[in-house]
Amino acid sequence: MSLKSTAQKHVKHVTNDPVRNFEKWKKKYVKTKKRVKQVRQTTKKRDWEIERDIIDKLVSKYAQINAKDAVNFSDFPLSKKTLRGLMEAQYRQPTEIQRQTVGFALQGKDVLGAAKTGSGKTLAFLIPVLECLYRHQWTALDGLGALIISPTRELAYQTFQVLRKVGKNHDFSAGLIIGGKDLKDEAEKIHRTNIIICTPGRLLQHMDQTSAFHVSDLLMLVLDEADRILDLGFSETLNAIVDHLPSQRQTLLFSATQTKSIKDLARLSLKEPEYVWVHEQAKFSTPATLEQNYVVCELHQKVDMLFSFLRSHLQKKIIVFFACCKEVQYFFRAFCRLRPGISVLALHGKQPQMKRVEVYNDFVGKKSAVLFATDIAARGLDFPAVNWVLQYDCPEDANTYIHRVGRTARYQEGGEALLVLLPSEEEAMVSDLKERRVPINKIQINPEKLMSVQEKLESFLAQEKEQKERAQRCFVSYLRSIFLMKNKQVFDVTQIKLPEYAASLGLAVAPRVRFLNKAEKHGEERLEERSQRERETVGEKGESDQAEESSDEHQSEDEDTEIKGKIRSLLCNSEDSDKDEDDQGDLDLFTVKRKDVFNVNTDQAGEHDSESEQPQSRQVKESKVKEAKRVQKKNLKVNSKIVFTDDGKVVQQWPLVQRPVARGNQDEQDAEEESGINVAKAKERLRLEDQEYDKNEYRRRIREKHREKRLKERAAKREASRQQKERKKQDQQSDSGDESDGGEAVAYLSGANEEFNIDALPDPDKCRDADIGSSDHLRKRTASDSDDMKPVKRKKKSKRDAESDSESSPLDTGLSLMEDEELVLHLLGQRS
Ligand SMILES: Nc1ncnc2c1ncn2[C@@H]1O[C@H](COP(=O)(O)OP(=O)(O)OP(=O)(O)O)[C@@H](O)[C@H]1O
Repeated sequence: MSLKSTAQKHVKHVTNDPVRNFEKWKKKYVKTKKRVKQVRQTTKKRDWEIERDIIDKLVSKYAQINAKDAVNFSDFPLSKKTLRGLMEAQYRQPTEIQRQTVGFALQGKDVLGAAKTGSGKTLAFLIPVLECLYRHQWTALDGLGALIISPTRELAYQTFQVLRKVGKNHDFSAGLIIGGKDLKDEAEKIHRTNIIICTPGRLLQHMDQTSAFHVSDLLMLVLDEADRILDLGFSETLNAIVDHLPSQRQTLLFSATQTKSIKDLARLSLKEPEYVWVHEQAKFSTPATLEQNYVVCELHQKVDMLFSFLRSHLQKKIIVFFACCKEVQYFFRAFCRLRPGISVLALHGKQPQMKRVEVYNDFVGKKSAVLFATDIAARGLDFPAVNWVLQYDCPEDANTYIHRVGRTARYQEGGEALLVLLPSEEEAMVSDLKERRVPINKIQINPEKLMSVQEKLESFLAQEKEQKERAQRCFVSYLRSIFLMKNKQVFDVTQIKLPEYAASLGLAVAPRVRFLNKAEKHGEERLEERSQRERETVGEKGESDQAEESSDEHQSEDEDTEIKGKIRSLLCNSEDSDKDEDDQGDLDLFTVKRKDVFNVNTDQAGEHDSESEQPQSRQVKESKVKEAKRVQKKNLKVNSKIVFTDDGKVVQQWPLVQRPVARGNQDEQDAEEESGINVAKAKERLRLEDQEYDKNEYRRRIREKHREKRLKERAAKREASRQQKERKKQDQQSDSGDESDGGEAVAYLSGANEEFNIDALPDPDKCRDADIGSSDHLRKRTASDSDDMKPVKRKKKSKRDAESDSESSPLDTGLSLMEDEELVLHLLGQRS
């Protein structure tokens, strides 16, 4: 009973006090909340763990990637950040190459991707790069994770821009490492950079010089335009770069003209790579939307053809490809002055980096313009809406052709391409292109539409010495580029008519081309050596042995004949196109062995390219030694290369640049500045100058003597006539009047209509004195009218007198007898 009542009391107490109840409840609630929080905290995943889960989920899907089913980028197991970047850049559906390669690349495989130009290869490697670093949760502290190597600065710059666009939602750092920028600045940042887009040379420079830069953790290496980076031009640099890289890495290679060379791929130590040749079975190797034509045109007609082409395509965006920088430099200036009616831009490797970027961006933004460029613009560049690609000079090979024309008709757009070929290039080049499945048609130039600009170019060159020098450099560089081309079936420097080509550039005289002269000399030396050897052999062995001369000898004989013939044809072209009708016969002979022009390369035709390089370099070495000896003998200062730092300061300028000192024929001199000194010609010129100087000096002294003599005679005659007049005056005064004298002044005026001869004039000082001294000048003139002819007669007489004097009496030259004799002998020597 008592217990029950106590409980009842308590219940009453609880229910009746709400505050206490609440306090109690609150206490309990907080306790529970604390417990739940504790539990949650112990079980909650951190951000990176959640991300890890997402990544794991994505990676788990990699194995099921089915390229055929991927219609949108979202069909690939890509990170949200990459997908968002792609959508924001308006990339929704993958192109064929992207569809086929992204899967393999995500799976971590090495990939060799090839697809036509403008088919989207850039994204095909950028997406896997971003995903790879994302997968590894790469941060700035991890340093370099992916390396993308491009053959040119412009392409690296362009790829960098695309990466910034599609990768903007990621937190990676990306850097553009190309030449022409501040090395120090790059060095400070490079160790914190996760993705580097670079050109090979600059990258190697950092690998060698920047101590903080390490590449040991690299995950992925990409070679854009792989065949170009793997070819001979970059081979040494690339090998050195690859030596620095870890072997455990993924490697992606992309190009429109992919390499299949096992040797190249071995250099990169690829592991079971996936080959993706998207358009291997396609009918053509160039975009279907590209219309391609070629014209055959003589070299000297090309400038007119280009000008006329531009005049008829003023509203278009055009890229014109040239063989070398010097051509671009010359034609850019020339066309700026010719004013074709369309903006002209130039892009080549000799421009400062800032200028290159400026031109690139400028051309990207233009609706209509023409860009004169070398092959630095041939690969990869994605200028929007280019209508035309005109190849002013024949490309090195079919691959270069494919890349050049690929600057138009990109990603579903249309475009047109025109290739200009010389008659000598047509057959071989067109067959090469056909072999590479390039659909190209021949079209004709309408001669009525051709506009000649030669006279204008000539006048520009006459006005501007710099432009003339540019033209000369252009001339020599073009010939050199043709001379150095490997494919001698297409490029034959001996077919070029030098005077016509020079004239088409506006040059009056074709500059001397040293390497052609060298080739000529080389040919002659070989002939001499051979005949020397023959003489020795005859002396030592006797005639019977001679019959057993090896076949090598015959071989060299053939080669020498060929060299001689080619040189003769060249000289015939350059000096006297009328003579030597045998040329045609010689040329027939040459075609047999075109591969070995000037016997620079003694390898057999058909050998591997890299092997055929060796004899060439051997030849260069030999000739350099010879040249150095020659220079030493002649005590000449050789030209030198000037090296600049990135800040534009001269690093080295030794030996000093030599300039010809002699005055004389400017054309020749300019040509020499261009291509070095021709000592024989310089000597000849100096000799002629000496002769000319001696002659002039001799004439001048003789003239001076004559003049002195005449003046003396005249003074004596004046004195005599003055005395005579004085006598007359005295006589007249004594007779009647007051007539004044003034014969000299009258004589001077009346002579104005006569042939002006400074020697015949009276002494002006005396005249003035006489004028000032006379009080009645006018009257004197009138009074003298009747005597007009007198002084003339006197003058003529004096002249005759002088002449007869000079004929009858020995000539006084004012020189010593010895000097006189020397001069006379010298002049007689010249006449004979
Ligand atoms: N998936 C896509 N959707 C729409 N446009 C795309 C896509 N992929 C690439 N492009 C566009 O196609 C054009 C060509 O791309 P890209 O420069 O990558 O071609 P490429 O194959 O590398 O050409 P090249 O062989 O000349 O280097 C670019 O303008 C690019 O923006």
